[in-house]
Amino acid sequence: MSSAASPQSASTSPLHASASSHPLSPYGWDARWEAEFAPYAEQGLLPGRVVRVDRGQADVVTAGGLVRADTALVTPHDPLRVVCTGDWAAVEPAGDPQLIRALLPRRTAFVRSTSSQRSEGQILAANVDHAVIAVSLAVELDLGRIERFLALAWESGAQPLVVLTKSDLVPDATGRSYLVEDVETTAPGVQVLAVSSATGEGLDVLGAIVAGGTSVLLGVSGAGKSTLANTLLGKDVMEVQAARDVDGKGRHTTTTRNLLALPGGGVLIDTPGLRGVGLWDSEAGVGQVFSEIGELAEECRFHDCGHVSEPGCSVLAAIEDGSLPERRLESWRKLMRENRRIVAKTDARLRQEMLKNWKQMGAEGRTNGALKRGQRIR
Ligand SMILES: Nc1nc2c(ncn2[C@@H]2O[C@H](COP(=O)(O)OP(=O)(O)OP(=O)(O)O)[C@@H](O)[C@H]2O)c(=O)[nH]1
Ligand SMILES: [Zn+2]
Repeated sequence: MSSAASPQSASTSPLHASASSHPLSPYGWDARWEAEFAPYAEQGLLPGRVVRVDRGQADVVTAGGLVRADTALVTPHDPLRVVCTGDWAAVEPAGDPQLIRALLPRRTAFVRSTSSQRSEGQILAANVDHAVIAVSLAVELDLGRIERFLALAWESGAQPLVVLTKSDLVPDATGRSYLVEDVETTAPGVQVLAVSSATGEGLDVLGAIVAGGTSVLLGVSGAGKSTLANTLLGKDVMEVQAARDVDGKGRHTTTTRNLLALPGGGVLIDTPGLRGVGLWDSEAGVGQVFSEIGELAEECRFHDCGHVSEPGCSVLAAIEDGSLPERRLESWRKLMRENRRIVAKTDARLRQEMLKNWKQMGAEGRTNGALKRGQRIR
């Protein structure tokens, strides 16, 4: 490893300069991670980002390349503390296998419920900045499904972005703009972008957004996630990644595509688990998706108004005067019901843990969302 790549030399130079020129910056390393890592750097540990985890070991990309590291020291019996793709780790500089000593606190995390009886959350990806929700324009829009993905995204702490794929299949520009508007109404505070891997429409904008951090692709099967991933990665890059012998020891000739640095900047996490993700305890997320209902509810005469037939109900009044589509209220009720069912099955301690960790992220997200909505209204 070159001396420029060692965390010691990185921590002695000015934060910004060193973080941006760090060999790990293509993997999302920044001044904040560097500051949080400083105590570990003092102990001679190496920073690295977890690419994949299997059977108690993790592939971690470090300044010196990919290392196979053991997670035993940082994996207690807690499903939310398990090392996962996207985590930043402090790795011992030597040993076979090298040991992960610590994980940096997660900024965001995607969690899904397991279908097991104990119904514990399972961490799918950590430190994701952008949740790209792929929705095909080739089939009829399912706004309820989009709302579900939005709730999941907000709950994780990541900023959602809706990408309407296969726009080439809706050649009529007016029709396309109506579809975009429909989704915008459903997704307050969220950018909506029509893209086509066939014509290239919108791909430069998408590329610029994902260049600023770590992204995941969400969406149902056939939404066009693989096609988008390939476009962002470039076919050549993927083949190069797979063939490159990153640690120079010939051990990892097959690199998984779980976490990849994009040629245009940014990182893409694409794991099988994330592809099938559902809704999990995302009451805060649901509230954010339906923020306009929450705002209306604050004006209801009764604090515990159920918006069914109560006098002085602003939600019902908004439906009456047409400013709130009835479909939105029904969709909100459905998601809240579904959410309550999941919550009832979920270990209370686990939820406490999640709340503690991500309340702050959620609060920031909501403020940002409110600001954006405010700007849109004016
Ligand atoms: N016309 C058109 N077809 C597209 C576009 N993007 C993807 N497709 C097609 O849509 C189909 C599904 O795309 P995928 O990228 O495999 O979808 P996916 O979301 O990855 O699906 P899963 O792998 O099942 O999760 C494929 O046949 C693609 O060729 C596009 O921009 N335009
Ligand atoms: Zn009401």
